[in-house]
Amino acid sequence: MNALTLPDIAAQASRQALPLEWVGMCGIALPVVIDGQRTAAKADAGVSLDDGEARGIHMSRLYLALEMLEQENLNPALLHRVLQRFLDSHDGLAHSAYLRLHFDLLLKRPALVSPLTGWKRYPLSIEARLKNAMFHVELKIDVPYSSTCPCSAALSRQLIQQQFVEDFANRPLQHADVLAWLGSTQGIVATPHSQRSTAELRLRLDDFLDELPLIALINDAESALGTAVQTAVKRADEQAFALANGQNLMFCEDAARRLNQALRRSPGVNAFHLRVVHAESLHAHDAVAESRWNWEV
Ligand SMILES: Nc1nc2c(ncn2[C@@H]2O[C@H](COP(=O)(O)OP(=O)(O)OP(=O)(O)O)[C@@H](O)[C@H]2O)c(=O)[nH]1
Repeated sequence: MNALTLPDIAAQASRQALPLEWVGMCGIALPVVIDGQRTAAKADAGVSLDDGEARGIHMSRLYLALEMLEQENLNPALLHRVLQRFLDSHDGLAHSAYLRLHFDLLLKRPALVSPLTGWKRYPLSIEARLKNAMFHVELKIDVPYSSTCPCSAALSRQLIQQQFVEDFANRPLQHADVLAWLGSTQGIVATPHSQRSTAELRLRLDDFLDELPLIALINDAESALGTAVQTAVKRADEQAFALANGQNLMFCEDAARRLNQALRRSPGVNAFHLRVVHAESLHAHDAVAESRWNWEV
């Protein structure tokens, strides 16, 4: 049997003539190149099936077009070319092409004080679409950070004051005694709760960017939030982290507002929808805030 005799079901007429919005493959294993580094990604590749009479699309043509992503640094022009190939290979069948790439971006991060460094993982998806000759790219990046509850900090300070009044009642204040008390567990009778938190950023990019500003956007978000989670940590780093958190108390509303302000200024961002999730240690549920800018659904 040769290829000419193989049955081609996709080329048959559909029994039920109906166009479909998205047809393709999800979860394709694929190496992509980010800043010169090969990174394991998963791809979802699809097109619209606008010809309602056609039975199916040609999955292999989408799959083979993805090879273009293996060698070249991932950038908007490359994504555009891949999507154009999806459409060219489905001439008369499809008018819209879609590609989603999911991968973890690993960035090497320095410790706060010591000379150590370590890797930090940022889950990332890039969604590109080509529709009516219009090309759009959207990023979804999860940025982990630490947040300390300002209310809990105030309540703790009040308890520390009460303990001070109790322990030093009817006693002349001696500098050495106060210093020793401050260094004791009595001195910090209560601690505020803090939590590992996540900023889930969905960002629509300018259509004519040369590069995907992945690292710049993560850095912008982390500096707006102030207390990024750490990698390698010695005690000196942990102490600096405790100080940074004490000086950076925030509710989820504060985090969302700060990110909103920072991302509006980030080059290349046209619109965003952000969601911050504070995985509270106070409760078994999360505190969540969302904010949008220029975001039309
Ligand atoms: N359209 C479609 N194809 C599927 C599906 N599941 C598996 N396939 C298979 O995907 C394979 C590749 O399809 P095509 O790209 O049309 O393969 P082909 O006809 O050899 O390639 P061309 O000559 O380029 O059209 C076929 O063997 C299909 O049967 C499905 O749900 N829909």
